[in-house]
Amino acid sequence: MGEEASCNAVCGVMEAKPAKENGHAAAEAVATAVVAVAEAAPPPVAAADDPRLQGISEAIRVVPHFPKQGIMFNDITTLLLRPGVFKDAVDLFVERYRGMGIDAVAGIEARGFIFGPAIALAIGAKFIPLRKPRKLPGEVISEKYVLEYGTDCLEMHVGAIERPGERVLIVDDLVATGGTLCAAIRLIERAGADVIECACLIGLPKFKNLYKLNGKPVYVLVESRESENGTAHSPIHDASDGHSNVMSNCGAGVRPNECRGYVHVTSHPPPWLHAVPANPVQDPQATCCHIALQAPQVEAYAYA
Ligand SMILES: O=P(O)(O)OC[C@H]1O[C@H](OP(=O)(O)OP(=O)(O)O)[C@H](O)[C@@H]1O
Ligand SMILES: Nc1ncnc2[nH]cnc12
Repeated sequence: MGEEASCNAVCGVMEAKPAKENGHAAAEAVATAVVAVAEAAPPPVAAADDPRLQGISEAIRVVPHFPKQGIMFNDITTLLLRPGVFKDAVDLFVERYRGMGIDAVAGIEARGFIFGPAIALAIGAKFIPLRKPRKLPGEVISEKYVLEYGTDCLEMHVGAIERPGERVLIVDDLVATGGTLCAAIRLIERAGADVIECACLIGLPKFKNLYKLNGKPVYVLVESRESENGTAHSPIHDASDGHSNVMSNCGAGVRPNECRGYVHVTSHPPPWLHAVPANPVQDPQATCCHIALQAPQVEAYAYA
């Protein structure tokens, strides 16, 4: 396991804040329990040597360039085809959260609905679906967030939290930027409950230093495999035409003629990627979007 695989401190941002430094993405398959904690949060016990983790890591398929160029998609449907491995994943969470006085498991649509209810039933907690917009029929509270490849919004029914101080575990399949989990944390806290921890099967190593989860620990079973054969992504674009190649990968609507600049998050930015003095996330008018190019060492945020 390389240095990148031992992500323990997750500090950084929400809402498309760029990282200071990203380093190279890990290319090896890694099976380890990773606990991502924000600053002062005490690290929960990790089960890094559990033999079930290797099977879980190997059962997750990595699909390059899905749903768009540059994204290495971690597909958990292949794990679901193997009931023993699926059960191992649920069991690992159940073993961790049983006896912790969890009142509710909040699962994030869609893939958090696959693991969350099984965990909730096993630990005797209620299940709260956090859904995408306009799916819940009752009164809702909403939180918008920025994804690795776009923007989205989560909603929760008013009344899902029934008393102040309920102890909530948030469950999803994967944490990448942490935007989704942070929106979920905000929803739960706005309803008056306490988020005890966030639990994900997979954490993307290339994002390990990019986010802060509002002081809440994140428990991750395995780091994502960046490619099937352990090699890096396909070569960098020929970026001789400057911004246009970058913008073609931009999923959040910052058009080239609107673009005021880029903030690179790489240690060795290509010359055409301009670092800018101002921090766009400190500008409330800025529209940020994350750009994942076809190389692990080149990432940036554009802002308009
Ligand atoms: O850490 P983040 O950058 O926020 O990304 C992680 C989120 O992205 C994926 O869901 P997606 O939004 O693709 O929705 P889906 O589960 O409905 O496919 C994944 O299941 C997480 O919920
Ligand atoms: N690389 C990835 N694979 C699967 N789901 C994701 N959600 C955000 N990034 C993802």
